Amino acid sequence: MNIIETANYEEMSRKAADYLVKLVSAKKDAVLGLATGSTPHGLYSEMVEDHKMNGTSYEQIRTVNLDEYIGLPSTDPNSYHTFMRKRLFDWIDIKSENTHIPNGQAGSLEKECLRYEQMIENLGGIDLQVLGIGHNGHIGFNEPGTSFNSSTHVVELAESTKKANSRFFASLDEVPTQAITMGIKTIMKSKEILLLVSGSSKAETLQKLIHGPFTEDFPASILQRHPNVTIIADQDALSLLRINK
Ligand SMILES: N[C@@H]1[C@@H](O)[C@H](O)[C@@H](COP(=O)(O)O)O[C@@H]1O
Repeated sequence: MNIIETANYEEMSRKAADYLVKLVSAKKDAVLGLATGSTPHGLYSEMVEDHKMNGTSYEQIRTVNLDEYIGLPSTDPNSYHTFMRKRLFDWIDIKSENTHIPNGQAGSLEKECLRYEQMIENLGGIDLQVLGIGHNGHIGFNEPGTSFNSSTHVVELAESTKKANSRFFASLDEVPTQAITMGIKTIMKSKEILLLVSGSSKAETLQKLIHGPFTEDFPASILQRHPNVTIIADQDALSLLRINK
């Protein structure tokens, strides 16, 4: 794993944006795997800023998102569809037909999972997958105990995840209990992974990811086995690790 330490959240976001912009400029039709949560907010703002200032084009870029809540209409302010539009897609020249997010309102969720997995394959796979991480080591919405062999599937959200994400909703009761997420195997098929981690509350999680046991009880430990992972993390997140600068 390649670890890049930054002074703070802002620098992490800038470095991550530089990373993505470099890829997008080199491969005009790249397939980007995108993430939600608070961690990539700064990354998306920086990409929008770069698009405005430097004209980086996303005209032929395709995107696939990790996950979506089940039961929220795509127009709901808390859906990941809305998140992506508001934070990124509305501000760059990407074509909406090239952006893909699981449909959490599909009539048959089982068929939707199969469709999503096949769609990623039809695009030729993911060139670079951006990831955040949950405190319990979840990636996408793959909670502890998820099979490392999983493809896109429906999950029951862990109580701790619902609590953590309730900050975006009016109350805990409004947080959906289920989601569709790319599986661990789906994520691992990405040619490259860029993991962003910020803040002291994630220090223990990051320490476990790097030095902890390889176990389905800690989904992110799978990244120890991916051949091309870059972690951009701030000092606070790296505070329990000693790395050579
Ligand atoms: N499904 C998302 C994950 O993709 C994200 O990594 C995680 C951490 O979120 P945050 O970045 O807000 O800490 O939250 C959600 O559960």
